[in-house]
Amino acid sequence: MEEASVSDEAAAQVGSESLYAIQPIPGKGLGLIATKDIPKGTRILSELPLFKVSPGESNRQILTDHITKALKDLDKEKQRAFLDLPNVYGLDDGPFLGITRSNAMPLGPDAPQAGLFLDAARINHSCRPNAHKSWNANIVRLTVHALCDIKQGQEITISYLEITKIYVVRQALLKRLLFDCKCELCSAPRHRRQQSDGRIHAVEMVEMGLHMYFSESLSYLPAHDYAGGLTYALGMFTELKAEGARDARFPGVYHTAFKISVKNGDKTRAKIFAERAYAARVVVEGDDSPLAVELAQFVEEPTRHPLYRPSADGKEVELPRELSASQFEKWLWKQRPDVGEEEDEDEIEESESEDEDDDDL
Ligand SMILES: C[S@@+](CC[C@H](N)C(=O)[O-])C[C@H]1O[C@@H](n2cnc3c(N)ncnc32)[C@H](O)[C@@H]1O
Repeated sequence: MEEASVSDEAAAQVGSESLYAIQPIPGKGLGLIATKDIPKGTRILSELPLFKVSPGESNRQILTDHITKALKDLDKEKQRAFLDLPNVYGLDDGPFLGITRSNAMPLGPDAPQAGLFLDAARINHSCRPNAHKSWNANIVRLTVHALCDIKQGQEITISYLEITKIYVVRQALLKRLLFDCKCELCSAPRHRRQQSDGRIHAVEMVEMGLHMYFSESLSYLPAHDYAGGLTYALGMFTELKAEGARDARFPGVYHTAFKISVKNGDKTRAKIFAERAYAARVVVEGDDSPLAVELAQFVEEPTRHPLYRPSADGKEVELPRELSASQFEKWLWKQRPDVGEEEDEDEIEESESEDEDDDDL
């Protein structure tokens, strides 16, 4: 197991942030409250781990010894702050292990290690959070970013779950963390929860379509064409918006659309999707996150992506000019123009040709 990493910087920074205060929240213990208006994209918190652990370590004694050693290296104030954290697992395995299991956060999706962060541990969960947490390996800190404008006095929330699921599944997953979720979405009237579940199902369906698009073994499926792939990505985008989501799935959708475009040799659309993916990623993780840094190079040169294949006809796609915003979106996602728009375009063409005829006269 890796040595406990306790740093003076971690010790110094905790509590020095001024965008939030740790306060009692009805029905949820303590939580983070915004002490001023926080604009979307703001880095609310950037915290070094007090120590790291390997949650997969099955030998509890090894884990306890590791935590004990890490705690001994901390000053009294930090030790007290650690001991003040909630312990939902009781004292069967001792307080150190119970507190760590209750509060440690994984260092990335499916990461073998987790970290104990004194301030981030106080952030409550919401199934529709207004902030996003991520482990930033470039700056070796956990960061929390505002997903929308947060007003002074509002609670700052993150999602403890890696994927968004329907109400009963979410409740079951959170029950494993030993609490009943009292977030805004889970406390909403039944009909509103059912509406939200319907949209979450719809997102799952389009996600499945996208998965099939990228799965070589399923390439016989009709979705395996350029416009079809972008239609799935747009569908996901539309469903997420309808669900009221504002989370890290948005940069994910743009990133997917980018990959579909490079795979089809369309550098023009790929560049636009890379720009959008980058901008959306910066909102949720900052411009120093590994994913943002990776995307920045594709904004510069989309062909650097390993999925890039030259287009079948070897031609470059031209960027259309003089389209309205909605016409541009349709072009971008390779959607057919609305019937009305086609008629309008026909009318324009007709009147243009009439004008030309007039000139001839
Ligand atoms: C990591 S701690 C969060 C901070 C905690 N409220 C405190 O007082 O330190 C997780 C615990 O907070 C509470 N909690 C977090 N989100 C909640 C939610 N959406 N509904 C109810 N309780 C919640 C639960 O007791 C959960 O076990």
